[in-house]
Amino acid sequence: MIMVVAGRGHNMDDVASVQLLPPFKRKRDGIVRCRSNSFRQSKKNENIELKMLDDKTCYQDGEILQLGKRLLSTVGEWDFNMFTLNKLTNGRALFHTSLHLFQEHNLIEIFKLDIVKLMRFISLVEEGYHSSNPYHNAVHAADVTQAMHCYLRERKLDKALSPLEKMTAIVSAITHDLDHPGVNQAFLIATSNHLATLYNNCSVLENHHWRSALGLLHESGVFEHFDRSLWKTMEWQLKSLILATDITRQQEFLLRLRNHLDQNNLNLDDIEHKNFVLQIALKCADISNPGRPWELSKRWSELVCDEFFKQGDCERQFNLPVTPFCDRLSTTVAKIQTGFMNFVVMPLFKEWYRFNRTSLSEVMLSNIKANADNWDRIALEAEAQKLKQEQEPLAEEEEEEEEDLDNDGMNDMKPPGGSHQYHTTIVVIERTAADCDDEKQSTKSSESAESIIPDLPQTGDSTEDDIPLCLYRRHSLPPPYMMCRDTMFPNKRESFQRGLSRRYSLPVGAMPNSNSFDKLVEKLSSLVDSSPTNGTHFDYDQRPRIVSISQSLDAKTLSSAALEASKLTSAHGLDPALLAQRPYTSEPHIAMLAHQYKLNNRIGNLAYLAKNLSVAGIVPHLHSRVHANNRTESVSTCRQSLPSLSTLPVDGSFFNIPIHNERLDSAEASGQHVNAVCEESERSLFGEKNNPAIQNTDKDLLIEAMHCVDAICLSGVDTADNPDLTHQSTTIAHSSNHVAPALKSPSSQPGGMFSGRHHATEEEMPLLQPLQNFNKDSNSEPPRSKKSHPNDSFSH
Ligand SMILES: Nc1ncnc2c1ncn2[C@@H]1O[C@@H]2COP(=O)(O)O[C@H]2[C@H]1O
Ligand SMILES: [Zn+2]
Repeated sequence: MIMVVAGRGHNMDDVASVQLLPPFKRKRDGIVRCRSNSFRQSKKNENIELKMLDDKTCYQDGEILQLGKRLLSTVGEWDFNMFTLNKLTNGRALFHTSLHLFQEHNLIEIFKLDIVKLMRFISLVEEGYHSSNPYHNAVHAADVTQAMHCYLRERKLDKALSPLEKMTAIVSAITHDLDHPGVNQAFLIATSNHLATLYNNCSVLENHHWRSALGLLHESGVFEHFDRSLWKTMEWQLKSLILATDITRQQEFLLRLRNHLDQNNLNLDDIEHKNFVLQIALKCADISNPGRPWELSKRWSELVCDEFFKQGDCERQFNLPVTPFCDRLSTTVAKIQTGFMNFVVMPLFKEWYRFNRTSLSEVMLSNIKANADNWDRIALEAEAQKLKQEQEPLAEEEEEEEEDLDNDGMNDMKPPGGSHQYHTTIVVIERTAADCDDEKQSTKSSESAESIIPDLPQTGDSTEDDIPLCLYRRHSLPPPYMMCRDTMFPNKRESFQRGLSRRYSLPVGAMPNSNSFDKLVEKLSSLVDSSPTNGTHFDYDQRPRIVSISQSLDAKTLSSAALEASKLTSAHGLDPALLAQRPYTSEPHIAMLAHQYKLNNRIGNLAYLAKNLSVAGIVPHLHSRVHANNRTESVSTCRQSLPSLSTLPVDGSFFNIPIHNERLDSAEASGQHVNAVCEESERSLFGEKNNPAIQNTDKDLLIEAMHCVDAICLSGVDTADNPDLTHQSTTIAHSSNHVAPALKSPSSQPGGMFSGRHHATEEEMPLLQPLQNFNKDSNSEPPRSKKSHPNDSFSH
């Protein structure tokens, strides 16, 4: 049963404001059970208990659906209330808005979209947003999408844009903040977050958003029937739109737009110009909340500041410099808003109005002005109030206080004051794309991990309560464990806890710098040899021996081995479709790993190893746990992602996977964290007496192998230029961990990625560094010196 409780003060006004209320009867207790229809979170026949706290009004069976439908029919209105829709759809505003807009723009028909795949895509996206973020959650994405829809309806754009461009605009709005961690780029850099490393401190979040979006597009297969050129166009546009939302590049876009308008040379027949206009449209949509009617705008302002302040709290706790506009002790919502509206939003919307003089543009401008004035007034009133309070204390007390402050230097802690702090901050962080390149060189060295080590418990014993809320993250931030162990501290092998306790998607820097590689290969080789499937379903004699894998092993062999692996798994009753959703178990993924093999033989060994582990059923199990950890926040959703476990063969040769729904149920009932259940499960898996493969294996080494595989994923390769593997390999690379790096495909290589040894591009090098380190102790490749030419390390 899902309880929808309307927040105090936000319930009836939402609904009434859009005049959706039919004359519903009120019940005395204010509670009615109603069966929801299509506006339902998940399970069939789920009851929704809708309780309107404030005025005891409630809705009857089916009425919610009607309300939602009626509200959605006004989705083109600028005063559309996304909060209300979110309530009426039981938290699924993004899903319903997106689906509705696909229909409204006739995109399903035009592009022959499979509705189930489309729904899956949208659901995955929705799930990819963190509901724990006050602002950067799925409702914000829905709001931005609705704003984008309003812009697309404008005559000028409607006429000029093709259906593909409209669809891309909608998809980019839906996904533009996917997997946002609720903190900004500066925070990620300051805390040495793995994403910052991955993207060289440059448009870190936006890169992550678009790579994640791409991953989900592949995972859902919604556009898999597109021909190559259609797909390429879409991919290019999606990337350029999402990357444009980096707020630190505001000035760059604003100036370019102003230039075009001054010279009156925006040509909407030109594909590049159209793309630029769409970038601007998405940027406007992204910061359109100040242009909404006051009640809506105010709510967004409070939410975004709430998120800023949470980041500030976190910074304070970690003894990091507190970002001025995130410091609840020195600024206010009103000050932030006047700064943001006057110096960031207004200039952009003024140019937009020059570009598109319509009543909508006018309304937005006048709303921004009115809202900024409101915040100004609120700020002034607050100042006056503060002043009054300060004047009240007795003169003696004031003197004493002054003395104290002077003595202990507390004056330094006074807020920097002024109402333009946000503006100042924006100016400080403003930079152009060109600056990014410089940053790549400088930021990392200047902000060493040591310099920002916070006072965190070193033992790893910290309970979840000890960790600030904003550290609970999915792919975008390592979980608290990683934060403590690896992100906040120098990435030393010794600081990395080995064993069974945790395995997450690893930050690149946490890649094990193993000097026991050979031992690992040997051990795991014996594992494969002793696999219970040996000779039964998989012809191991035909495979290259792990210990003897060398340059002679063709990547194709790995690919075909993976194919056999998938046959094997289906022979064991595993649904290949399910398996394909997991990393390490599908042909394309192995192919991707095989590409790594091309880059580095040792990694190739591991790729093969990973495949074999997956055949042996180990990786799927481990991965499921990781998947559950990453993907879900509650036991019940975890359960949904685990049914594949119960389909694993239990014929004695495989493992008896001891995770069952009942266990999860009881965990839920006793308030146990899902991680604990999974961990326990894993422990019993490894302790499984009837499992000779496991018994023969050094558990630590096995875990280490898993870490390696994760790291391989993190250092994945965009195989976009390979005609055979285009979609699939990126699918797995992106969907598996949602942490796909910004690697360029080796397009300079004739014939694609399997045609000879690939020389890493300059862009790839920093990302491959950990892989190089990994092999430092092994014999084949020379260790990479920092100053050597990027290509040197891969040449013989
Ligand atoms: N009302 C607001 N007040 C202050 N900052 C905002 C407001 N709305 C949006 N922003 C900022 O503008 C950014 C636009 O991109 P994001 O959505 O990633 O993150 C957003 C916030 O950082
Ligand atoms: Zn946004």
